[in-house]
Parts: sequence; structure tokens; C-alpha cells
Amino acid sequence: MPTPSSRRGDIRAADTLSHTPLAAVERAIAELRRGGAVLIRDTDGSAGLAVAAESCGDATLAQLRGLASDAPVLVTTRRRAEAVGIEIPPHIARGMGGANKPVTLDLPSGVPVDVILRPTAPDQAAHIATRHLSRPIASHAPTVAEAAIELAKLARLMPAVVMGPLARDRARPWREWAAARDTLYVDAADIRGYEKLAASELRPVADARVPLENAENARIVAWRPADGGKEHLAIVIGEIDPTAPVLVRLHSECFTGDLLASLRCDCGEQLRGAIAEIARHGSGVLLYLAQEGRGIGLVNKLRAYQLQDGGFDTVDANEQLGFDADERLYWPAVTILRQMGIARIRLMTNNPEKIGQLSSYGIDVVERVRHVFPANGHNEKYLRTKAEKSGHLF
Ligand SMILES: Nc1nc2c(ncn2[C@@H]2O[C@H](COP(=O)(O)OP(=O)(O)OP(=O)(O)O)[C@@H](O)[C@H]2O)c(=O)[nH]1
Ligand SMILES: [Zn+2]
Repeated sequence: MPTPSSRRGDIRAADTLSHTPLAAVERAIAELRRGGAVLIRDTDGSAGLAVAAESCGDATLAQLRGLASDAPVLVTTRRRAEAVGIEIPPHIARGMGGANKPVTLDLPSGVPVDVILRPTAPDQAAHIATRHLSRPIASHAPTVAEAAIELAKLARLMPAVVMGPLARDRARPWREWAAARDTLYVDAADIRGYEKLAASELRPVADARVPLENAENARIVAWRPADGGKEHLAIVIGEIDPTAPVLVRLHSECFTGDLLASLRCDCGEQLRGAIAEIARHGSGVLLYLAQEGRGIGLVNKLRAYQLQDGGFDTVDANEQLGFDADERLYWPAVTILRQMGIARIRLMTNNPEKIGQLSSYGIDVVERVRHVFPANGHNEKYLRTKAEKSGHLF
């Protein structure tokens, strides 16, 4: 049972040293972002050294060659490989069962790694990659490759890594091996469990009264994940009564729409509209979730915009970059609602996926409250694509 104090979002300290799996992944994320190599090992003894393709220049590649037991390969997702014109042979495609799984590509020496990163416009047949990269090969360590792609996504980088293979060896003390080479070590299992674990241990770290233009009786409570990552915010309006269904809006961060009033999407209007609507109703909560760009991050969203200007829609652009159309998980939202003692909600949304995910995690969505704003002359295609491809209920 949630306590009244957690409902108020009282500030709690946490012993972050006890979260070693989270800390290991968090460090690996930072290392990948700054261009360093990370040793990823799985329980079957398979291992590999991963460097983000975005930051793998010639010097890093040479270093990787020196450390690895075999020639470096390029790992990306099936969607990205296909987007740059690489055909997946049937025997490899069969093993993926249609999913957006990692694909391993041979990386002949002299081929620039950034070939896999260049944006591809629909009219530029993606011959850049096919000219340079050979066909997909069977991965020596598929679960390590999958964890490396997951790590790149967590780092909000393109889902593409250069992997220095390491000989499978259960007995070898990989952690010590990595330490002796000034390289970070992380278990594949910790990467796989990271998002859920980080979301399960959110705690309130600040709670302040912030009168808003259309909702003067508002508080903002910041919830910090146990890994020390970016906070999610609960904008609490009025006095919440958790014994009745609470009016709730889940809003995913959108720097361009929320702050700059970009007309490419409907986020700014939805944000301000939701606050005004909750205030009119008397009480409710807007969760401002750190899930920029449907979970791919601002930089990748800008890359997706570039592709959209070349003709792709919002779903295809994500997939061309190698992501899924929507990478969001709603565990953080569920954890915050639970800690606030909110189990039954009236959800302001047009997105059936949000209703499905919250319900599957045990939140009772008693009603969907429509949350639609008129198109603005720039976002018609965006809204149409949401309705046609993502099942949005406008
Ligand atoms: N990748 C990507 N993200 C986008 C694009 N346009 C907007 N976003 C992001 O999409 C998210 C908008 O999410 P929400 O406001 O929750 O919208 P929704 O999923 O349509 O659901 P509802 O508004 O509840 O119906 C924000 O994180 C935006 O940054 C785009 O073209 N590409
Ligand atoms: Zn937006």
C-alpha cells in the first residue's frame, strides 16, 4: 500500500551504491557516448568490445583491432541494414522472425564506419552502403550484439556499433581483463534488465509549488531514476483524491514542440491544453516523461525530421534510422502513479498503446478522454500518419 507520505512525494535519500547493475550500465552509456570501448559479456562466455558507430574514427578502430581476437564487424538493426539497401539472406531473416533484431555486417578494412550512419533519402537508392559493406554474416555472439544495440539506444545514439569480437571463454576473468586494458566492463544481462530496474526505483527528489498560467494551484514533483538518469516530472494540479478515478495525462517530452512551439507536431498545444483541462476539472496529474522523440532522443528525432523532409512519414523515418516506430515503455509512468497511490485513472490520450501498456501493468484506465487539437498547416501529415499507422483515435 502506498503511504500518505509517498503520495505527497516526500523527498527521500537513496543508497545509490547498492545499485551496481544500474551503475555499470550508466557508466557504459557515458563511455559509449564519449567514444570509448565497452566490454560486454554474457553468461555463456561470449563477449565483445563495442564502440558506437557514431564515434568510431580510424584511431578507435585501430585500437579495437589491437584488443579484439578477430576483425571488427559492424552491428546494426535489421531495419537500418535494409534502409541502406542491404539484403538480409533468408537463413538469417528466418532467425529474426520478422523482428527488428541486430544484423552483423562484415567491415572490410578501408571502409568508413560512418557509411551506416548517412541519412538516406528515398530518391537516393542506398547504394552507398551496398557498395562498401558486404552481406550480413552470422554473429559470433548474438546476445552480446543485441545488448550492444540496446546500449546504443539507451545512450540515445544511432543503433549501430562497431564490435571487436572476443573469443568465447567461460573461464576467463573478463572483468579483470577489461580493467587491465582501462576498458569498461558490463554484463549483457544488466543491459537487458536496465530500463525496468531503473524505472522500478524512481524516488521523489524535489517537490515545489509552481503556479502555472492556467493552473495556479500546481506543484511539480521530480522523480529520479535509481541510475541517476534524467528525472521525470509529475505536475500535480489541485488536491488528488486517489479513491476516485484521477484525470491523468502522460506527456512525452518534446523540446521542439513544448519549448519552441514547433508546428511539426501537436505536443505544445497538447501540453498546455492538458494543464488547462485538468485545472478546469479541479484536479489531476500530468506526467512529463523524459522520453523525447518517442524514446529515441532529440538528436535522433532531428535526424528523423531530416528524413521526413525527404518524403518519409514519422513512422517510416524512425524505422529508416533503425528504430521501432515507438520506443517508449511506460514503466516509469506506472511506478510514479503507484507511488502516488493512483490506481484508477481517466486517461487523456488518443494513443491506444498508452492505454494498453498502462492496463497491462495493472493501472485501471476507466475512461479515455479525447485530447485532440486542430491541425496547424504544418502537422497534417504527422497527425494523419498517427491515425493511419499507429491507430490513434482522433
Ligand atoms: N521520433 C519522432 N518523435 C516525434 C515526432 N514528432 C513528435 N515526436 C515525439 O513524440 C512524442 C509525443 O508524444 P505524445 O504527446 O505522448 O503523443 P502520442 O504518442 O501521439 O499520444 P497522445 O498525444 O496521448 O495521443 C514526444 O516525445 C515528441 O518528441 C517525430 O516525427 N519523430
Ligand atoms: Zn512534439
